[in-house]
Amino acid sequence: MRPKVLAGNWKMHKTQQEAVAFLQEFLGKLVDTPSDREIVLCVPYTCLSVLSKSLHGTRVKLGAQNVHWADQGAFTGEISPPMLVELGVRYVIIGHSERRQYFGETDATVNQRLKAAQSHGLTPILCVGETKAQRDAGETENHIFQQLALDLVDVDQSNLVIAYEPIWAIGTGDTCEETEANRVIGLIRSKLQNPDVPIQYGGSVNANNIDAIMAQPEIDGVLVGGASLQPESFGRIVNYKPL
Ligand SMILES: O=C[C@H](O)COP(=O)(O)O
Repeated sequence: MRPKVLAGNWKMHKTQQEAVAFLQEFLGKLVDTPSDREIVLCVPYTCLSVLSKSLHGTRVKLGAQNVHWADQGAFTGEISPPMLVELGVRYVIIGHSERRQYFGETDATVNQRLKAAQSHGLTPILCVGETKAQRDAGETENHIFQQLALDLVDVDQSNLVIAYEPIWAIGTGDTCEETEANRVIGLIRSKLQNPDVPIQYGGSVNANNIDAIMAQPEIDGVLVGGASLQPESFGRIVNYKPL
């Protein structure tokens, strides 16, 4: 049985004070959450230290939103794997489409980041997905297969989560039909050496569509942006009800 991984990606939202206030309310919503679910909060670097302390002794795992491949060095603005490990970080998002689109991440640097994260015991959440133009041109499968082929070179598939995030569904309210997300995720799985890699769906997941998404057999969890910012909506997401 593949684990269910429900991760929030706060992107560039929340000060430390706001993060602590979120957590106080959110933890209260986990009292009856089934134990088969892994709950992760991927927060801004500036919130890691305070949340590391606040999450101690809870079931919520701490995640970051990117990591450099070197342990240290002259890389202004970057954060290394040992820096994350020291703060109790367990997961790290790598290759999010916003990093690829706005900050020049390539499949080659994504691959380097994945291997470095794993070599320090971090579990990467690798994001892949197509643009609207690629989907309209019938290029979805080829694009994703190419991302996987380049990103996963020499990557350990026993310590990996993949998130299928169609770019046109991110932050738009235009959620990918759950059966279509299930289809693409099945295709992603067919390209993996390890069929037990948990594969998430991401893109306008919310409290209203989570039950239908999680009812799909290939979908092992979700990567949630906007709806992870409020304790109420993210609480409902982690407490999804299997249909
Ligand atoms: O990492 C999360 C995704 O980019 C989805 O964001 P969203 O839930 O706001 O659409």
